[in-house]
Amino acid sequence: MKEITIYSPATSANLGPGYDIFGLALKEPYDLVTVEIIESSCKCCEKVKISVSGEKAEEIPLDPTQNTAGVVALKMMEDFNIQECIHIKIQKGIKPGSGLGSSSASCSGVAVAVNKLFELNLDDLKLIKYASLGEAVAAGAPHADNVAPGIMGNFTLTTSYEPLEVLNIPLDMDVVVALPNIQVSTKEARKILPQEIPLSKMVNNVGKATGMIHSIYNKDFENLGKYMMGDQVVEPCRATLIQGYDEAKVKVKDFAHGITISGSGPAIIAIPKNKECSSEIAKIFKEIWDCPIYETSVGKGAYEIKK
Ligand SMILES: Nc1ncnc2c1ncn2[C@@H]1O[C@H](COP(=O)(O)OP(=O)(O)O)[C@@H](O)[C@H]1O
Ligand SMILES: N[C@@H](CCOP(=O)(O)O)C(=O)O
Repeated sequence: MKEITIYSPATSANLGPGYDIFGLALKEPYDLVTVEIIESSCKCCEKVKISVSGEKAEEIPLDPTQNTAGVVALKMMEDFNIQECIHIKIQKGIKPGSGLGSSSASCSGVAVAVNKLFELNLDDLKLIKYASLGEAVAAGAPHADNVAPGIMGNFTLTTSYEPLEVLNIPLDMDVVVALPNIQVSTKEARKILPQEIPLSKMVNNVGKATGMIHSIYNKDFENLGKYMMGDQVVEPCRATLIQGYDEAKVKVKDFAHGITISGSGPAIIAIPKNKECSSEIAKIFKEIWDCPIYETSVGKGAYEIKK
């Protein structure tokens, strides 16, 4: 039967003051999402069968209504009255609960796969809309700041949710990412955030976020890193969940333009001043957390690969 395999990148959301708005696609790590059209012996069979391998596969639900990929596939198949049954095979290269959009990579990968397999011709914005529905299962809210870069690639700004509007900015930038062996669920990391903030903090965060956009267009990574570290709302809350983060911020100062929490954490992302500094940052992260480290860069959105 017909099948398609999608390379679905890790993504780093928020980037400091851009909570639920900014997101970056990364070249690595990544998931592979294969969707195959299968024969269904009887009508009562599940429309969507899921299998998962790789990083912490045993923690990923196989019930399509509880798996972020399954939720997206079921909605697309319902909306387009797709009668066939499918088998979604997810090879996890992105550790679940890491802060690198693992749940999101499944959403983006399956949205792109179903779109191509059934020739739906949906544009990126519609794919992001479908993919964000899967995030509601993992995070309790359909935030689009992982699936947007997951589908579009580069740097994305989700400027509006109702209606959904996403802007994409090409960005050629190296990053260093650490994956401390600490459990932080997005759902829990959202619950600890303040529901209301003083006007002064809004003024600060809007100022820093807009300063980041100005810096990207001017390829001014020094100021990009400075503004990225200026968040006064989310990062200070979540810093308390990641032991060693404050130490890392101090120790990378001479080698990084900036450092912040990736997504809801515990992943940490830093912008190196140059290639040599990248390996210095990696060494510092290794000393603090003794965990997987990625010296990578901003990458493309999900795309089909020929297996
Ligand atoms: N296809 C999937 N891939 C990864 N996680 C999934 C998937 N489906 C459901 N989940 C659940 O989502 C949670 C991970 O999502 P989250 O806490 O947002 O972290 P992250 O997306 O950064 O990995 C885990 O509890 C996992 O069981
Ligand atoms: N804006 C979201 C981003 C979550 O990213 P993840 O990689 O941790 O899933 C949030 O901060 O809750």
